Amino acid sequence: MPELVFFSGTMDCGKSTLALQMEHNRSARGLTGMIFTRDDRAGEGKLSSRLGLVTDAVEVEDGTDLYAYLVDHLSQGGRADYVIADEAQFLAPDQIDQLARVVDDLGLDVYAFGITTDFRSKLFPGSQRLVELADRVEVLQVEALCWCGARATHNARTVGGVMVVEGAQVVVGDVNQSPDEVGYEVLCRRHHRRRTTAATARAAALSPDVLPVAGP
Ligand SMILES: Nc1ncnc2c1ncn2[C@@H]1O[C@H](COP(=O)(O)OP(=O)(O)O)[C@@H](O)[C@H]1O
Ligand SMILES: Cc1cn([C@H]2C[C@H](O)[C@@H](COP(=O)(O)O)O2)c(=O)[nH]c1=O
Repeated sequence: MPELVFFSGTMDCGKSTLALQMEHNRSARGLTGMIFTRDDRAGEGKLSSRLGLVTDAVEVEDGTDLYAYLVDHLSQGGRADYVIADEAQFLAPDQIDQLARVVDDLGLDVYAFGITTDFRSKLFPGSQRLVELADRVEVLQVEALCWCGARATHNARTVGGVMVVEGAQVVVGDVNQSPDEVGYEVLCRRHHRRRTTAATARAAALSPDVLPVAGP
């Protein structure tokens, strides 16, 4: 039976790498995938991994009907044995419904990859719809770690290394950005709630006010 599977996790946990591995292994067995993405850091029409792997993809835009796109592709003699949708958090809920229709009416497996919650720990609309409709939600095994060593479960947005909680939900970016850029950092829930990033933790630890030992 074909399935809609949502592979999820924090930023930087290996989602795009897994998508590329799945395409590679299926291609080795003669299977052709239809790959959708939106706002990949590598640019329009690309699915990329921090490992340096990249492949061409169909760039999804506002209003793209993913079901109709596939029907047109197949009707014109194109091939699609399965579907990959990366950066699925950026898809609209209606587009997730279209992916579910691809599974139910076209009989294709659809593998969606994306983060679940934004920098304020709120669900992206697309991710929420995937949780509502997916046959399976798989949390990736490779664990991104908080600066404290705990498993990272949440995504923080940072400016100058300091966590921010105001701003647009969608800001394309990466982890380990230079201090003068808007960046992201994965944190455990405890430190996300406390808004304590690696930089602010380090600053606090160096402060004479909190050193555990008495001064000179
Ligand atoms: N130089 C490296 N050597 C080994 N693994 C790396 C390296 N750089 C990145 N990675 C792995 O790639 C993962 C991020 O992969 P990626 O697919 O880009 O994540 P996501 O799509 O979830 O943001 C990291 O968690 C890490 O395991
Ligand atoms: C938390 C958060 C992230 N984003 C953006 C930042 C990246 O461009 C992608 C996630 O990519 P990854 O391959 O999982 O690293 O999402 C955003 O726009 N808003 C957010 O709140």
